Amino acid sequence: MDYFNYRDGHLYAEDLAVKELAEEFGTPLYVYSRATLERHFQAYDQPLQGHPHLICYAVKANSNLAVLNVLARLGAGFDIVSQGELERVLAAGGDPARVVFSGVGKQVNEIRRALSVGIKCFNVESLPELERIDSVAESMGVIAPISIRVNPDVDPQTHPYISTGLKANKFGIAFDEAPAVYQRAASLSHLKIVGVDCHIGSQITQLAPFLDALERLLVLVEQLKEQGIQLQHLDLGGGLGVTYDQENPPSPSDYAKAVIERLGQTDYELIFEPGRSIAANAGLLITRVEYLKQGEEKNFAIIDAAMNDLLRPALYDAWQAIVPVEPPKPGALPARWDLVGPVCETGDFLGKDRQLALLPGDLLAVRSAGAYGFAMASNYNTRNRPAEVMVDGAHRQLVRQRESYEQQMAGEQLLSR
Ligand SMILES: Cc1ncc(COP(=O)(O)O)c(C=O)c1O
Ligand SMILES: N[C@@H](CCCC[NH3+])C(=O)O
Repeated sequence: MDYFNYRDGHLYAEDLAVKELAEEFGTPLYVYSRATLERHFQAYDQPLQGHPHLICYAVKANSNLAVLNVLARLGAGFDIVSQGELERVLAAGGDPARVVFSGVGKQVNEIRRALSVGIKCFNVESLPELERIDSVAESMGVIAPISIRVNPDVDPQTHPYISTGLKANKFGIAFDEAPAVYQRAASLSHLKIVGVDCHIGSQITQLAPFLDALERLLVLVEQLKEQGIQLQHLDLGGGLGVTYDQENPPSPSDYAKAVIERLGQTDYELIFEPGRSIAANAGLLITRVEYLKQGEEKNFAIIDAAMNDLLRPALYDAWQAIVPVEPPKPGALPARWDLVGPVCETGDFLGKDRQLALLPGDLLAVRSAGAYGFAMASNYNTRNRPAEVMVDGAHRQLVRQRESYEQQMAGEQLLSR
């Protein structure tokens, strides 16, 4: 459920006409809805009231400071994978004590920074990382809270590029090796074991893989208890899918309730790391048609947004709805259009074979663009990354200026000799 709706054929973001936002801020433009972000966060948070829990929003999905700030104000925690994400969380007013640090390649300086601000825990993905965290903590004279990310080897039935919990994936520690890694952790002097973690993939549209992973974690938790290792939290990762097209994923509430039902009354703090299910449908990418090229085999609408602005279609062949911002103008050409950007790559498309009535100058909105949209944008073809706007009822705020060419070149130098 989001707050992007039509009124008399005009697309609105909450109470503001998208056309006016495009005119005010230019295109391409990312537009986010605060009410939608809040609703999605609450959909996880509410059913868990009365149960110890923390919703750690996965910053990688959308790391705009305003987005992080909306969630921080709701009491969110954050799942980070780099120091850059940590700095953003801190700048956005996030509480470091609610930060979990995932990722397979944590560097010494990142570990040091995370320890110095006092994060909740490291989700450790390998034995050498465990040892590195222990030695950095020792050098600082502190104790590092850790959780082991185990790889439960369940098939999330999603795109192969975004499944992470299979034996063949680089993430986490193999389920069968986990007890030995916990024993090693228990033997290291500057670590404190606080939990167990898994994350099996992204855009998962069924409950079964999550519940299978939970069963695996519970087996491990029992095994550890017998060995005298008592955990405080269970982190089930992120990965809940959203509706881009015909998918019908369980809602965050249904997911949270199913987990509570399986666990019954327990003292374990439950952690979730949702990214996409919070941010995707809270964002639009607005773009304008530059040129129309009708050919014998294909009709191309050349738009001002490209794969550098929204990579998902080019990278995963992902489908996202592309809808008109206004009713068709007189003389608009109805056809099946390939919506392609200005970037010099055949893979530069945002949508193919879309039935639309278009004229040059028309505005279009790519839906479900709030997650892995701007966050994956680049300067390829030396294009400036888009501006971002947050809508809140009838109020709008530019939350990131369109990049300038000067900003892109800042820090580069001509040869001095
Ligand atoms: C460790 C971890 N947690 C959370 C997420 C967020 O996933 P999603 O956006 O699918 O909820 C990811 C990305 O897949 C991840 O790698
Ligand atoms: N970037 C991916 C998801 C990757 C999830 C991160 N582990 C997407 O757009 O679908």
